[in-house]
Amino acid sequence: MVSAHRVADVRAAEDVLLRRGPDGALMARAATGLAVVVADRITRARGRLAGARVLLVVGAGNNGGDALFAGAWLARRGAAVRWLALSEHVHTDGLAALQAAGGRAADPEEPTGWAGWADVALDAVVGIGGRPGLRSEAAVTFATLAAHGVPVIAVDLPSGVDPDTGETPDLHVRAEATVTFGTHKVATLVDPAARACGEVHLVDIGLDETLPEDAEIGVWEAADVAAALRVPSAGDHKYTRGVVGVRAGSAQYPGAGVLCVAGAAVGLAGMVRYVGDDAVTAEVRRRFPEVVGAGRVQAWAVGSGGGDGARAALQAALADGVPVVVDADAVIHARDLFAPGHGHDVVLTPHAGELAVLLDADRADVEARPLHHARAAVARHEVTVLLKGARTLVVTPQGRSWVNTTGNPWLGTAGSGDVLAGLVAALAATGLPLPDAAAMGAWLHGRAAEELGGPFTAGDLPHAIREVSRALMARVGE
Ligand SMILES: NC(=O)C1=CN([C@@H]2O[C@H](COP(=O)(O)OP(=O)(O)OC[C@H]3O[C@@H](n4cnc5c(N)ncnc54)[C@H](OP(=O)(O)O)[C@@H]3O)[C@@H](O)[C@H]2O)[C@@H](O)CC1
Ligand SMILES: Nc1ncnc2c1ncn2[C@@H]1O[C@H](COP(=O)(O)OP(=O)(O)O)[C@@H](O)[C@H]1O
Ligand SMILES: [K+]
Repeated sequence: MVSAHRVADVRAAEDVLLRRGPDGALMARAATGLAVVVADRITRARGRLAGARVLLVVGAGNNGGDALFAGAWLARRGAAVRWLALSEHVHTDGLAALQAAGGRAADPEEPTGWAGWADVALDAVVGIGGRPGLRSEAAVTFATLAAHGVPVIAVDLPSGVDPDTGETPDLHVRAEATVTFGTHKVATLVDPAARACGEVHLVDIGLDETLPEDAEIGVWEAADVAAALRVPSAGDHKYTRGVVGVRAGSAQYPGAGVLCVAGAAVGLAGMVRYVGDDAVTAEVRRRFPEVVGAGRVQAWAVGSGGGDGARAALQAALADGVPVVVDADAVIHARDLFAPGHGHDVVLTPHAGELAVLLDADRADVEARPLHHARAAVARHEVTVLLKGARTLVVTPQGRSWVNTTGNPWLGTAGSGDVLAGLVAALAATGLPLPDAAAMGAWLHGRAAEELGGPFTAGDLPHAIREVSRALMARVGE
């Protein structure tokens, strides 16, 4: 599992290493890692590093120091390097190294000598020591670079984003790539800051052994999903493999019921039951002859396209006392059905608009502060929340948070959330803890979209999910 840590934890872990190692060793590792990534990107873009024009936009702290040392490394290998200081003082040893390697100062008053000159710019204004937002000088500098079409590589973080929340409250740098040190920060994984990072490269500076095990946020990887997926053994039969129930779709939205069943029926659980509108039932049976009617289940998916019947469907599902995936039209009923102490095992699967309605918030505010709002809903309703988006979040009442990094924008297609709800319920029916089922479902759903590439519709996802699951299970068997 990949993880992100809070700034305070990164600082504490760095302090242990700083006390142990020789002066400057940690920064040397960071700077070398940065330089290698920058050199690699330049070489891929223009064939060779020698002669490439690199601008360093440098602030007062160690973030600037990283860039100055990296600039020295690049200059020694033939790049032309200039620095633009946004502060009266910059890292002394870093500046000396760059000057010794032939780097030159850019004149802030002459943009032709930097914005009109550079092939690439490094944003080293602030890293984890910065306050969110950009001062006006930095904002003007990056606007000028953007106007000249100069791509930006952020050092540790795009300056201006909030490292610990992933929020981008004010002006901030938008990078094509970000080279982050030691561990991910929340901002390199969680939107909207993750979008400002571009492609993220993690450079190992030896922090792993000194970072706390409790990460602020985790990322499931293929190996984690593969290890957790339940593979039936010789003694299993359809009931021990788990039965998943679907109460979704309505006369108004019949397709949502079919798609939710399709997500549940990818083959991970032993059996699928559908309970709902007669016409939807007939369509479900026509498409999935193996689906049966009411009876005992180990998990429910409820609410996708449920319309006015979503509340009754949710109450009926809750009465069974099994894990329940609460989607779409059922989400709003968390308001009165899930007061603290309710005792149900539930995951809500809203998109930003649905969570906004539940929390009486603006959709734009949920999109600007997704982690904050997901945590608020978890605290208010004592449920797991899977907040859908480009970077889907899963937050649990036990205090764990995960962000999903699989998927592509083609997933933003009608009905794709319905497939996800059915899939998560199917995974829970196989006996996985509901939060794990939610995180794994998001991972498989996103990975399936990557396999499909796009364009595709929601109905294409279940087959791809089955193929992705099959490939993962084969990997475990190897
Ligand atoms: N610790 C280590 O061993 C290692 C650390 N490493 C690196 O160090 C980085 C952390 O360095 P750091 O602590 O020096 O802080 P940093 O991010 O450079 O910013 C602080 C300066 O910025 C300024 N400033 C603040 N807000 C601002 C704003 N909104 N807009 C503009 N300016 C603003 C503020 O200046 P002042 O307010 O005093 O004018 C202050 O001086 C870390 O991200 C990583 O890159 C690596 O080398 C690995 C080893
Ligand atoms: N830009 C994007 N990148 C990756 N995934 C996305 C993006 N936009 C939407 N998704 C995913 O697509 C799905 C959409 O679900 P939802 O909004 O509930 O659609 P519907 O209600 O039509 O089923 C979610 O899983 C979400 O995470
Ligand atoms: K930076």
